[in-house]
Amino acid sequence: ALLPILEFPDPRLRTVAKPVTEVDDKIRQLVADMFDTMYDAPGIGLAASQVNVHKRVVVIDVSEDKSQPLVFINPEIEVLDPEVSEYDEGCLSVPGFYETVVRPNHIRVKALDRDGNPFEMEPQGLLAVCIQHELDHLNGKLFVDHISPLKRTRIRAKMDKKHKAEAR
Ligand SMILES: O=C(O)C[C@@H](Cc1ccccc1)C(=O)SCC(=O)c1ccccc1
Ligand SMILES: [Zn+2]
Repeated sequence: ALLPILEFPDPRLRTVAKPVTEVDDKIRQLVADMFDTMYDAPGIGLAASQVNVHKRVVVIDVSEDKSQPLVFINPEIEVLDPEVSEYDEGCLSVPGFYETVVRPNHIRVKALDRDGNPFEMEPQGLLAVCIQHELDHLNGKLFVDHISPLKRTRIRAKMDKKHKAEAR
């Protein structure tokens, strides 16, 4: 099912998500709904926080043809070396804006999969960027928190205007 995506500056996006205690069918239904929502948007990632479910669940698929769906439950990131890289990030909660964000590019991710089994990976490139972007969501952070206050203020003003026009 498609779930509504919260949009900046909605304060609920600032909630810190809670760890999943048991990977059960309810969580698996949430994962399925998150994939439906992500592919429909379209996007390459989605954190449960964005659909107002404050649990540490992330779905990602950076493939061109929806062939690499990944689930990260209770993800943890370790920075393996200080080298960083830049990427023009977008966000389904800040639609229409893309800004350059600097992030470490060599990380290890540990998480549970959709069956509750622990796994780890050292993602490269866009997958490494996306995982860090999604983990920010679980911690109540948005990519606009990584850009200048002036740019954030301008984006907030444009989003507020958009929401006022929609409310009419
Ligand atoms: O808000 C989100 O978490 C989704 C976001 C993930 C992301 C994109 C780029 C860098 C880091 C994280 C998006 O998917 S925005 C949309 C987007 O980037 C995209 C959409 C369609 C095809 C390819 C990319
Ligand atoms: Zn986002």
